[in-house]
Amino acid sequence: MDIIQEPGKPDFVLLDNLTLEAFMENLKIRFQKGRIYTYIGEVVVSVNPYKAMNIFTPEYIKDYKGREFWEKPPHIYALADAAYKSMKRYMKDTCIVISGESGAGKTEASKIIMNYIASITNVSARAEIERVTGILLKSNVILESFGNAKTNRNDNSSRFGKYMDINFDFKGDPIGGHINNYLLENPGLSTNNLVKEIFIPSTSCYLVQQNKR
Ligand SMILES: Nc1ncnc2c1ncn2[C@@H]1O[C@H](COP(=O)(O)OP(=O)(O)OP(=O)(O)O)[C@@H](O)[C@H]1O
Repeated sequence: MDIIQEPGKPDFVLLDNLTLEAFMENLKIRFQKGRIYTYIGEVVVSVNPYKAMNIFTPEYIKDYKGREFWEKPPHIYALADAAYKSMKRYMKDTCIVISGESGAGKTEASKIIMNYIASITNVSARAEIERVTGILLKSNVILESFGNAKTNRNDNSSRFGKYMDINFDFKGDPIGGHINNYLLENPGLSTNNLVKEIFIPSTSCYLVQQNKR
């Protein structure tokens, strides 16, 4: 199985000696071989490659669809798939928390996850799925134009927190969504001046709170 040929340890729990040095060394060995993802159990540690990687193709999506974590080399698709599977299996709300310092790649990761979910859901409802995920992804452009700024660490840094909901029907197809923004960091504007909530019902999209200026 290809996971055996992985450089370094694909999961940090496999390190014999879990020191900070060993952790960083493993991350470096893997990154030098183009492996930007490493697990800690069911947590995915990701290193921003700052360049286009050939690991987000339809073939990769097909490869990870419906597979278990341990079957394939670490990838954010495996995490997205695990969350989706667990929602479908147990009919329970599932959430993915993405955290890291500025420029770590959180916003990109959320887009990669949404693209993956859009690609693996039911083909018969493709048009509706593309409509919902299209709105979720495209609304990023609006939010980024209001709430992003260039900083020393990131040319396109989100200066606000974002909570995104995707709603699924009983078959597991996305039928709506919701994006909440909070903690806008801008001394000149109050949060009322940002488009605060985008609500995507199953039929159309509307902005709940508009720019009041
Ligand atoms: N998987 C990736 N592949 C290639 N480039 C990436 C990837 N993830 C992030 N990047 C690059 O890093 C930049 C910063 O990423 P991103 O905006 O997602 O960081 P962030 O963690 O959301 O930062 P902030 O907290 O400042 O908003 C992106 O504009 C992109 O150029």
